[in-house]
Amino acid sequence: MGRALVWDATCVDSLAASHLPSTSQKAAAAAESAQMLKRPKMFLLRQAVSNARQLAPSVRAMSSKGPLVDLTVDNDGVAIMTLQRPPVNSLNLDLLKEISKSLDDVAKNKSRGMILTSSSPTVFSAGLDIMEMYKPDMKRAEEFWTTLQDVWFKLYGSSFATAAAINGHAPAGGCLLSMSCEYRAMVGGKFTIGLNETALGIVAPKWFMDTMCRTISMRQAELALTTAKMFTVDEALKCELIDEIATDKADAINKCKTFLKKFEKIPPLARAITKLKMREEPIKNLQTSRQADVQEFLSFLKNPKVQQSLEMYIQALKQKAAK
Ligand SMILES: CCCC/C=C\CC(=O)SCCNC(=O)CCNC(=O)[C@H](O)C(C)(C)COP(=O)(O)OP(=O)(O)OC[C@H]1O[C@@H](n2cnc3c(N)ncnc32)[C@H](O)[C@@H]1OP(=O)(O)O
Repeated sequence: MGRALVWDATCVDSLAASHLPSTSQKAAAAAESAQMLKRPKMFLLRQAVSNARQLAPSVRAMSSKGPLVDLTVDNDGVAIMTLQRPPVNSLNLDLLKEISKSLDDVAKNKSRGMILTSSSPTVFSAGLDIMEMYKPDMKRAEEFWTTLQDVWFKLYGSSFATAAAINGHAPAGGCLLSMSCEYRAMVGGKFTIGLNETALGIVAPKWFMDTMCRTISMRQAELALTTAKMFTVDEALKCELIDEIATDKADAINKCKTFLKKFEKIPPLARAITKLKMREEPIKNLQTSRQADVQEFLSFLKNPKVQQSLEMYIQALKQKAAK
């Protein structure tokens, strides 16, 4: 007897009234949306397979371990994803690709949850690598932005539970990564966190703004975005940009683990579907405007005023670093 080759297939009617607005804008939008809805089910199936295998608990490296991202699973089955691109974990195309792949690995490896952190003692992530935006090769810039979108879809819309152990500064893209997780514990001290794009003469895309508006109040977000506010750790706690202050990185990771433990008694499918329904709107918005968002980014980069602002910002950073 042969074995079934197709065991769970979904056919979407891309001309259905509910799909027409998205499919008329973007090819395969209906399929993408169906895939999104199917993730929780797959997540549960993977977990069942994982339990059946009864993997011996041990600290182990996953296959995707690479130089820019370290991915391990601890004894509790929690994946720890560590960004390690010195000096400041700025998100260039290579790092984004590795994060994207590592997120796929976490999903495949049925971990209980994932904690995002950094190998630097002072910087969680300096945000997007400005050199990817300054006088860029447009083809690479397009791939860069598409990969950033992918990372956000995978992190913000993950079926697995996520938390960020923010062990240093988290400006702009660094803040976005942490806000895309479900919980944030930040190490106290002189670190800052926030979306400071306007200070660079650039505008945070709508999905960055949406992510912030779903983390802190709309009022606080508008003030923070327009003034390029970088929150101190105490200020971030007060407006709930972070959930807890930690004494050091180990404490931040422990606090994230305590958060993830809350889900031990919650049926995983119910948790995952609830999360995805809560996050559905901004995800759908970017899915339907994905191409336009790429084009907007590219036209920003072509704007001489933006390039001038970036040049001045790079010079200021270099002067500060040289001191
Ligand atoms: C339409 C476009 C939308 C774009 C959306 C998002 C935009 C972004 O994410 S833009 C990135 C915004 N990020 C920042 O503004 C952070 C800038 N960096 C800092 O403030 C500090 O570096 C930081 C507080 C993170 C760490 O401070 P230090 O530990 O003191 O390090 P240095 O400042 O000395 O930096 C060391 C080294 O790294 C270079 N650097 C820093 N940040 C970036 C970056 N984002 N991209 C590229 N390179 C960066 C810095 O210039 C130094 O380089 P060298 O002089 O060559 O050593």
